[in-house]
Amino acid sequence: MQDTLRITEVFYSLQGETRTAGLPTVFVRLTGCPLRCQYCDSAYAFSGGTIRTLDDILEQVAGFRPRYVCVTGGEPLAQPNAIPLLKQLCDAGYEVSLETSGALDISAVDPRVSRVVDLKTPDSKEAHRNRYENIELLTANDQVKFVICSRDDYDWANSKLIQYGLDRRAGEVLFSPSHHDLNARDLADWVVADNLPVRLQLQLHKYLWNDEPGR
Ligand SMILES: C[S@@+](CC[C@H](N)C(=O)[O-])C[C@H]1O[C@@H](n2cnc3c(N)ncnc32)[C@H](O)[C@@H]1O
Ligand SMILES: Nc1nc2[nH]cc(C(=O)O)c2c(=O)[nH]1
Ligand code: SF4
Ligand SMILES: [Mg+2]
Repeated sequence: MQDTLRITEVFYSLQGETRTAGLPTVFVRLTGCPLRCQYCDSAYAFSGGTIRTLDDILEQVAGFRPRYVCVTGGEPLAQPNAIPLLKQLCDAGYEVSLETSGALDISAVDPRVSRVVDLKTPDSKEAHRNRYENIELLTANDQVKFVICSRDDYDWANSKLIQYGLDRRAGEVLFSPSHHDLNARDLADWVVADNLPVRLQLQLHKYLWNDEPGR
């Protein structure tokens, strides 16, 4: 029996988020997530999907001849075979990122992968799932992200930034407005007013293609 993963979609687009925003990237979206963030824009990946072998996924990725590959979901780390997939993508020579909720242990992820770890805010309704042990594992190759829904979420994110010195632990600290919940301009104004060492992140793909799956 070959190693398999349940996959919602594999597509080639411009990376809409994180430090590689704007760069052509292959996305591998794994099916299923143990969380239910209030704002989730990828709920279509909670169920369904297709069981595929790692070899089959790697072959499809190679067909796009990408430099960047992003493994997302759903929650990738909820499937044990996400770990070998990430390693094999690195071995194939791609620059690999992983989007993860921050609720699961990130320690087994290949160190060549840039781990994009969300800290779920109170307004996500999943903040109780945050696995704070992950913070000690972060390196300059990793990114920490807060999806912010309100001024209260912003103040909470700012307090975590200070409490854990996140800007010194991770290569990037990203503050992203929750699409539909918070005006990007308000968040931009708060970041400037408070002189925070964080990068405002807008979801480029939503400006370009609205909320279409597969873009
Ligand atoms: C759909 S999740 C999949 C990966 C993983 N489950 C996670 O939460 O990081 C990918 C990224 O999209 C973000 N996201 C989801 N819905 C969003 C929204 N409405 N506005 C902004 N970012 C959102 C998540 O916080 C996460 O950083
Ligand atoms: N273009 C594009 N960039 C993305 N970056 C992260 C995404 C995600 O859904 O995790 C995503 C996505 O769905 N589309
Ligand atoms: S953890 Fe990620 S995929 Fe799961 S509900 Fe939250 S944003 Fe959506
Ligand atoms: Mg998305």
